[in-house]
Amino acid sequence: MIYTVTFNPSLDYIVWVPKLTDGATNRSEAQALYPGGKGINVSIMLSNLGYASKALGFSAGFTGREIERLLEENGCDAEFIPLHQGNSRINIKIKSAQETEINAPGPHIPSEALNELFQRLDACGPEDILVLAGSIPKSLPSDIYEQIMLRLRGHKTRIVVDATGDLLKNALKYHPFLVKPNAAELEELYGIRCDTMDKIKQGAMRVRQDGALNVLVSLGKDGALLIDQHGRLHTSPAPSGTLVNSVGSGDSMVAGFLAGYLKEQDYAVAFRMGIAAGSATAFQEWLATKAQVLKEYQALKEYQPLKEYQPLKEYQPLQTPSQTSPEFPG
Ligand SMILES: Nc1ncnc2c1ncn2[C@@H]1O[C@H](COP(=O)(O)OP(=O)(O)O)[C@@H](O)[C@H]1O
Ligand SMILES: O=P(O)(O)OC[C@H]1O[C@](O)(COP(=O)(O)O)[C@@H](O)[C@@H]1O
Repeated sequence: MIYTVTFNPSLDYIVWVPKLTDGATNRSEAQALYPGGKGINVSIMLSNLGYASKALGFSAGFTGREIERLLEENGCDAEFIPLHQGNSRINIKIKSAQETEINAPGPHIPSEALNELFQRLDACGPEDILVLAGSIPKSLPSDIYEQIMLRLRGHKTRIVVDATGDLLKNALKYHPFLVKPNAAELEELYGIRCDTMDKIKQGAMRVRQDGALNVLVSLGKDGALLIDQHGRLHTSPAPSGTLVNSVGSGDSMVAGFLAGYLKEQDYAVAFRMGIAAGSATAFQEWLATKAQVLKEYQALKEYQPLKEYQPLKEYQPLQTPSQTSPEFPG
């Protein structure tokens, strides 16, 4: 089973404001409300791609109830631990000339609720995959993902960590199966500049040296870079298309990577499925369907790697997408 954990589920309130003016009354031309939070999005996208998962997390107040209702409506198997104070957060996403996000801190999680989660996770075994994704409420320590990984040491569960700063840094020594920082998160992790492909590669190598097995760096419309478990470098531009809403693209990428890996046990396929899922979501109002993801997966075969995306000498040379893209069976 694949388990996802979202410490901080959200209702994502997306507003389209053609011309956003600071300090003025702006009026939106459209709005939408979706369940959100990184683990939740991974679970929904996995389900879209035909993989069952259980979404674990915490839910509080009327917003928490609405998140659970929306998950049920979307066929997502969720088991949330109720919090008896506060409300699950509402994150605001403003779509204008640029995308602006305001993510709230989330309600306090008391130690009894936390222990309940820990006990559920104790059942994870070698066949399971656990995705720890997203931010945590301020009241939790920044080693909470590390605590879970330490507790599960010996269970041989493959653990994916999609987080930022200390939350990610502290988890690396427990050898997560996959981490997926974007370039800004890589910069934050080591206090380095990641403004060239070479620096991004160096940063990704450092994450691998610090313990992660697979390091997937997402680069928005510029595509992604993967250093896989065998030390091979994969790079690819993203398929081109019209950006509609990139919220959830990173989470879709994690789900696509896992789906591709589970299907073929091949990191080239996993990488390509990750990009396809991320981009397919960026081109929709919300998370993409399987048909939309497979369309981008096929389209990626038409692309050649960008010139600047060449592998480092010590890694196996990158093949062109057409050589490295076995069919992803639909
Ligand atoms: N504007 C875009 N055009 C095409 N693909 C995109 C776009 N934005 C995101 N993607 C796809 O989604 C993936 C994850 O997006 P990214 O923005 O890097 O993640 P995150 O939301 O975690 O920062 C990218 O690697 C790319 O494949
Ligand atoms: O937990 P965080 O870091 O505040 O992020 C939560 C937000 O990220 C999302 O999960 C989307 O993440 P990505 O765009 O990186 O895929 C939203 O649904 C949610 O509002």
